[in-house]
Amino acid sequence: MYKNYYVSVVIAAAGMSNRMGSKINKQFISINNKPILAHTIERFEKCRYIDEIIVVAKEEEIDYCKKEIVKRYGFKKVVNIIRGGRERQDSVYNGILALNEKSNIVLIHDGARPFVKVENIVDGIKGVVENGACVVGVPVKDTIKVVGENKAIENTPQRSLIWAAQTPQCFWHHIIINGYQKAIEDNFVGTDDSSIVERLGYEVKMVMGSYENIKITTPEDLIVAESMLKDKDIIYKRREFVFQGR
Ligand SMILES: Nc1ccn([C@@H]2O[C@H](COP(=O)(O)OP(=O)(O)OP(=O)(O)O)[C@@H](O)[C@H]2O)c(=O)n1
Ligand SMILES: C[C@](O)(CO)[C@H](O)COP(=O)(O)O
Repeated sequence: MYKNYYVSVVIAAAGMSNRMGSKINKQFISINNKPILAHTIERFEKCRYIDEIIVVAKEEEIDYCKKEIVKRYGFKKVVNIIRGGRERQDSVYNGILALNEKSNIVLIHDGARPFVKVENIVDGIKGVVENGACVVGVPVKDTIKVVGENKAIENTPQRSLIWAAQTPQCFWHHIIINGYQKAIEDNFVGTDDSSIVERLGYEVKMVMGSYENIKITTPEDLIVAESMLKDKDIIYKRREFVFQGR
């Protein structure tokens, strides 16, 4: 269906893991006996529309990634492992610069999100073809507060309008290149890729993702991750009872 497009994925895995507080990069921690980054890459390898995967890693971890992740698990679509930068945004940009010249759809994904579903990846590609840019995400379940100085609540946005942005975040190649180049010119730093193109006036659509697609950030996320893998069948069997939307 999307075979006429060349679809690239940039997997950002060059962060510091400060909130995890682990001695090793959190992406190399094993869940169910496999490193988080290997789980993540596997999801994209399985998607038949993905043509290439660029992994972005810390310079000193590139060799480890090559041997212990890509070679060990036999990933065929990982064509390059690129050095990351100070901020997530710098790492992603390095990855984008290394894409194949044929690339026309670019998916950007966190190495620390190992539970992305292949159907969400396909929906992301579809979102680009139909709209040019999209973000996979979910409606928030909690009420969100905007908090100012002295922890005073300033306002309570209407919950039905608030979604949590996940990854992949997906774009036509020229849109994301334009966004990143303009961000550098303007010294703009965003916490996700979408904000980098939203500010240029591009419409970015939200695409329904999955509550399982967590970002492994703090130690308790590892417990959730382990139990999701262990009890996968139970979760899937119970899916018909799970409240997915609002
Ligand atoms: N300079 C950076 C910072 C982050 N990331 C990646 O972006 C993803 C999302 O970032 P986050 O979960 O915040 O990871 P860290 O930056 O490592 O976490 P922390 O802020 O706790 O240090 C992660 O897969 C991370 O490795 C990256 O490639 N390069
Ligand atoms: C891109 C992202 O995962 C969307 O939720 C998130 O913004 C990454 O942010 P972090 O500050 O690097 O955790």
